[in-house]
Amino acid sequence: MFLEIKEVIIGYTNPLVSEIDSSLELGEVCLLMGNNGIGKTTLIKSILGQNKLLKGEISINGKSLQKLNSNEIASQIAIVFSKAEIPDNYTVTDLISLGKYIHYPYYFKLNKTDKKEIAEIINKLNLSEYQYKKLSELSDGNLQKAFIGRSLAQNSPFIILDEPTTHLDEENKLMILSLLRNLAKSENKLILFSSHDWRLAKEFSDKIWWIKDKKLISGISEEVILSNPELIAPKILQFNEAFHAPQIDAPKLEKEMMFSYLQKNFSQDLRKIKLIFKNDFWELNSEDFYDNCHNLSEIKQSLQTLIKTSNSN
Ligand SMILES: Nc1ncnc2c1ncn2[C@@H]1O[C@H](COP(=O)(O)OP(=O)(O)OP(=O)(O)O)[C@@H](O)[C@H]1O
Repeated sequence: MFLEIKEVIIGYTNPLVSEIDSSLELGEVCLLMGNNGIGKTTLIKSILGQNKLLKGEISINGKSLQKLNSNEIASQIAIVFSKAEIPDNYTVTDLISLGKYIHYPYYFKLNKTDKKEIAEIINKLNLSEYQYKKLSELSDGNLQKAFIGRSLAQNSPFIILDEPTTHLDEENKLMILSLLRNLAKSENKLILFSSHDWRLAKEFSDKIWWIKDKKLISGISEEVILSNPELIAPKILQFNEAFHAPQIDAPKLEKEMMFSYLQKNFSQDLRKIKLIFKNDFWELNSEDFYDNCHNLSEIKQSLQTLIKTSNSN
């Protein structure tokens, strides 16, 4: 296994996540997820050797992290932080070239082979038309690609990305996630990335690492999801306390949408009312009221009439 984590506890003065036992292999894509502030970045920093472990051992390519110096770690792991500073006046080529300086002193001039490799990376990322563009002039998607390019120039077998899709629209998210998956599969890289977009991200990851209740749940993506149904169950959020939902007899999705619509539009107790989904209409029932509605607006109107009548009685 390329990355092995054994009985690790991470944190600062106090433990943040305990019982971390997991391993990842080259060629795999792993999604790291968990609520805000739960310890994802801390875990990434611990794998990079920037945060001291409170307990346990992490090894990279068979060597204990504690025995590797920062250059040796950089030759194994490249990191892409989402909140990375954009160097002023840098072009795409400048940024990607920076990846090479992990291996050289800053005054070193890149040789022919390096330059050829950088051109190939730019080509592979479809950034050729932007290679001399300033970073500040790039779209968010292309900027993210350029940062990924820098990590590729580093030539490390393991790439970690902290929320690589955060500022991206759906199309660019898909593009970046497909790119990461292709890199893992065609170049045998190990890719670990954190994301809150787990519904989208799971399609692209082989494994999931999920920090929950101060522990790390890890495994094959589909197995982790199957054994934790809360991950896929639609979450009905009750934010309107005066509202009590009617009985809703409908498939999951229709039920969730109906709940959400009613909660936004009513602040009453509707528990005596029953709504039944009938494919092309909704049946609305209460003690002495019956109606058929074909869409949400009709339901709203019908409920308003019903509430008015019962208030005036
Ligand atoms: N240097 C530090 N010293 C002490 N506590 C810290 C330090 N850095 C972060 N923390 C705390 O550790 C906890 C986890 O932070 P971390 O950044 O790892 O979470 P995260 O899961 O990456 O969050 P997010 O999704 O919001 O980025 C937070 O409560 C944070 O305040």
